[in-house]
Amino acid sequence: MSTPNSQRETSFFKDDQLVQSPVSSPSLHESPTSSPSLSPSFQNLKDLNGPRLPSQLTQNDTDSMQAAPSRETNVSTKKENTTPPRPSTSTSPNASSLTSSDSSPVPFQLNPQHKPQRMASEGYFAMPKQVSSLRTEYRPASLHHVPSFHSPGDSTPPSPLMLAQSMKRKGSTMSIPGQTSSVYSNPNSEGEGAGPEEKLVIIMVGLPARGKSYIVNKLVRYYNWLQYNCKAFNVGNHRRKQAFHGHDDASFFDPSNPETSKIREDMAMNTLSALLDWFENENGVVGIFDATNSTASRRKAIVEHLKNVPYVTTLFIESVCNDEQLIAANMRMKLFGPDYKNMDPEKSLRDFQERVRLYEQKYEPLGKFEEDLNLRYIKVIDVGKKVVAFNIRGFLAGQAVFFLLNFNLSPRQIWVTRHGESLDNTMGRIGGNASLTKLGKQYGEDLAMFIETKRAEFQDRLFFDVTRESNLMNHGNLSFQGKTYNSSFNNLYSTEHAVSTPIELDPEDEEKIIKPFSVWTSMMKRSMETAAYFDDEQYDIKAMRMLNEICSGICDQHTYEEIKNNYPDEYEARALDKLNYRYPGSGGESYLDVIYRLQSVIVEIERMKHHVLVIGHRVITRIIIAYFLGCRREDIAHLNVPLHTVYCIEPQPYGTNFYQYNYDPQTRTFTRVPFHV
Ligand SMILES: Nc1ncnc2c1ncn2[C@@H]1O[C@H](COP(=O)(O)OP(=O)(O)OP(=O)(O)O)[C@@H](O)[C@H]1O
Ligand SMILES: O=P(O)(O)OC[C@H]1O[C@](O)(CO)[C@@H](O)[C@@H]1O
Repeated sequence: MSTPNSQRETSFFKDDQLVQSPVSSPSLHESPTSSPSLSPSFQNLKDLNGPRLPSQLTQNDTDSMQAAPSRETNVSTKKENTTPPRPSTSTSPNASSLTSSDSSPVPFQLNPQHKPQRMASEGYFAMPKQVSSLRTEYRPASLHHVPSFHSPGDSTPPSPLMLAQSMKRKGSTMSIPGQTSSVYSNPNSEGEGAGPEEKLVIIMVGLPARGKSYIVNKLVRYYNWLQYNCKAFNVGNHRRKQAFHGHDDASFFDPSNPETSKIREDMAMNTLSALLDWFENENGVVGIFDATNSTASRRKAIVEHLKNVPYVTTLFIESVCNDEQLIAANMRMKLFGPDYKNMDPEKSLRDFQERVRLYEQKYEPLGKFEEDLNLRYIKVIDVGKKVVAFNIRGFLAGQAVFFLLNFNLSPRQIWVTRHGESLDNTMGRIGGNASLTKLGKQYGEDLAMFIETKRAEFQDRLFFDVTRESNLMNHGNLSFQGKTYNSSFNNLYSTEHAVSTPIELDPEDEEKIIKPFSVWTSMMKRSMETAAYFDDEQYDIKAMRMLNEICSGICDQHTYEEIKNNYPDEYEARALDKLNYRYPGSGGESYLDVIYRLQSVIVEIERMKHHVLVIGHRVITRIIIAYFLGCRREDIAHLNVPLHTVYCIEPQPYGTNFYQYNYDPQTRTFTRVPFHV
């Protein structure tokens, strides 16, 4: 193993060259423990001893909290007679705990004397009932969170007139990550006097099998991770629920059939209405209308349907694919989808090809119609090899462009782990910049060997995936990069001594198999020391400040017990809303602050086509895994991510595979365990 590398903060991004993504054919080797298409519920992962959230409080607790004023304004609410929820205790060995040592779960208790104080320095925001007076920056997710601009202590709600007047007075500012001032900043504002936070309707456009739903699923995950309430409304799902004879074959999509065309138009508009209802009833912020929307007349009807809806802006996203090989691969994927499940594959493929042909007859790409109406749109061509953006305005629409410039389909592995055990971990102290213990160093050394092994295994899988279609179907052994493979593909083995035929691959195929491997650490000793055992000839090792652990401000280097005793208000305030709670003191952060600090890391991981290992911290690991899991907001800060555990994330054409490996310091081995999806 190499000697520890000298680490220095490096510039994070290389020049972003948009390159065509290689064709990805699903790798059907190692079966994941998770359903690749479903974001896991991860109830098992939840921090069972963690802070009790409002949603976890018992009726009795909630009743006692009802004692607070009926409508939370922005003044501190003395929790009169609040009987704190009973500490949750758990004997489950897997239950994570609030101690940082992760060795012995400590039941979490709210301090009964706590009376959270409103912090003068923070903005005043209407808050959900239980967290009304937390020290926090709260970013309303929808119109329903309105600012209250009257003096502290005034518990009467603002009148509509007051509200309207106060809004006129307030200039609109971009709702940018980590913003701490404006409540109703309008993410799509284009100047003074904009209304309250606007909503964005994203309308997908594209022929079947162009990746629309794939893009939609990634955008939904990305916006929700950024804490913008986002949901997809797929017309195909709506249709399948109403399929008259269980299945709609290609004729249903014939544009020359007036009856089925009417049915399809009605279904599309009904789905769009469901999206608007969601805006209204569930505080939606970004609604994605997922359909082919393949004609200007359809898109005109959509614009008409939306034009009288207040505060709604639109963004069309078209996925165009000229790569015949990718289209053919996509069509093959469709045979596993809901339209053709358990049906004859050959017949299904022909039917789907006929459906595409019927759509192609009338297909009108985004262009003059939308530009004449000044409608915002993005064209994604060949998975981002080329992107055309027209009249993009507003923060939320800009986020879509930023994301769509940076995703790809290339099979690779994303590894995430915390640093090895540090001296502070052994003492239960948070934050700090301690070095590793002997055990922590051992973990780092063994981690390097484990990743090396998994890297080689994945390369073997890629070799078979990439060469499966080529001339390798002859019988005999093959040698590639010094390894010999059994070309029968029925099992994955390589032997140094078998007689083999050297195989030469073209550079494009070779690039798909031999992938670089990045190792990213924070600038904290415990993280960089864990990476010290990776060979910097074989791994691109980078240290970056944005991966630093959450800053706990005045609580830095404290144990949770000391925080509970020295800062009981803070302790309870954080327990009630770890996501939004920001530690007081210089540099103090909330989970939300760290989410926005990690935004560019997430987008870079999405952009990369090669492997990466992030050696982070507890909060960093939670937030990265939460992104790929598509976690619910209230769960992000409670994922159970103990020390000496490695997570592997493999993006798939439909969904994501997750693997988990636990380290055994006695045997110095890593064992794959169920990811608890
Ligand atoms: N930008 C893209 N261009 C082409 N193919 C893509 C793109 N993004 C993802 N894909 C691939 O397209 C395949 C099919 O994607 P998806 O099901 O989302 O198509 P679709 O356009 O929604 O089809 P349909 O309209 O029939 O629902 C996915 O398996 C994915 O690997
Ligand atoms: O958000 P939680 O559950 O307090 O965990 C974050 C803490 O975990 C640690 O990384 C390990 O103790 C601390 O440095 C950090 O403050």
